[in-house]
Amino acid sequence: MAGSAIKPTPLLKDELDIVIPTIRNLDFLEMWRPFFEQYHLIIVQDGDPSKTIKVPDGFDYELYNRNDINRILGPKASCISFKDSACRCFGYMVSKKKYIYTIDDDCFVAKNPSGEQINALEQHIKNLLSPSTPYFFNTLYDPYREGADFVRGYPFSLREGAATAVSHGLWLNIPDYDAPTQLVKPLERNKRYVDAVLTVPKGTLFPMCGMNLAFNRELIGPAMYFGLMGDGQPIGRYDDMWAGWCMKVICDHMGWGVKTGLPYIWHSKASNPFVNLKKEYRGIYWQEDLIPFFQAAVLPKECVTVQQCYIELAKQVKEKLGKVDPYFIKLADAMVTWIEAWDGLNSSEEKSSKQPNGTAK
Ligand SMILES: O=c1ccn([C@@H]2O[C@H](COP(=O)(O)OP(=O)(O)O[C@H]3O[C@@H](CO)[C@H](O)[C@H]3O)[C@@H](O)[C@H]2O)c(=O)[nH]1
Ligand SMILES: [Mn+2]
Repeated sequence: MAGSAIKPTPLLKDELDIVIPTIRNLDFLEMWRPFFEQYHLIIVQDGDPSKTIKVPDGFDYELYNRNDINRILGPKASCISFKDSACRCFGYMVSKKKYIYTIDDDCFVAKNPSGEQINALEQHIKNLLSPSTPYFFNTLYDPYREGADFVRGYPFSLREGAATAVSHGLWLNIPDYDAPTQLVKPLERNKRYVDAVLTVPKGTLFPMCGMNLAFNRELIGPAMYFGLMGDGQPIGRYDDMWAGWCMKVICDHMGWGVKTGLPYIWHSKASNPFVNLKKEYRGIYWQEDLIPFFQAAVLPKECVTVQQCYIELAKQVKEKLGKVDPYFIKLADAMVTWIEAWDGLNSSEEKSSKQPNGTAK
């Protein structure tokens, strides 16, 4: 009798953590079970810490609520947002793995045009493990993909590519629109599946969405601070945008690549556009000053680590954006606190190969 088929070990099984910010039970994991069950989860429970979050059986996880964050970081916990999905960055900080995948709990497995279920995590891993092409655009998209290559005229000196720091996935069904767009197009659904992965060119910023995102934590982890949002803050739903702008300036400086495109997830829940408008509206006009700031940001060559780049960026934020609004002075200070907290938990002598035992903390 044929032996039972041996399941292949999932890619990066012991080198990747899945970080989920949540205020709800995690039933959505049932749909992801075939793709996620072999990976370790880091659940960041936002909101009321006395609430119990139900995690389906069979998953290996550690769960942190606000009491845990305060206990672990002490006063430095002030840099971790409360009552906003930005809290997820705490999961990046406590992880000990080389890679991170973060996903929202209203994101489900999507199907490709052939009707096959998409293993979004596997595609992100492929994106992260293959080089990027930030210096010269390949018109046949990802040249490292099966069945594609560099096109004629692509310099051979650039074909080795750059290390990939971030893989930014997309969404079918509810697209990540801002509130004004949601308000004018309440019924719009994204039905377009584009079978492509692109490198965001060097010197180009983009709006990074946090709901289906993977990154090389060892490369760019310290820059993936999801900015101060939610409770007590004048702005919301710009946490991932802030991280994306800081991250891209640093990746450009360090010579790393950022990809966007596949994989798709199925985003099921449209959050309330009126609530979103209240959270976003300051960001909608502030960003007209923020984008030129990041586009013009220059990091000195003496900045050779991500931490040094990030501290330098925080200094420039304080100097140049503090005049836009005092919030950016607070945010710049929080950026420094984030690095201090990150280094406190991840300094080399503390780095251990021991993995969490999967029980809730
Ligand atoms: O106070 C909160 C609210 C939510 N969460 C968790 O964060 C994610 C996203 O929440 P939700 O899906 O309700 O929000 P959206 O408006 O659809 O997504 C926006 O949030 C950005 C971050 O993902 C995304 O880029 C935007 O489109 C869920 O897991 C909630 O459980 C929270 O932790 N705290
Ligand atoms: Mn959502």
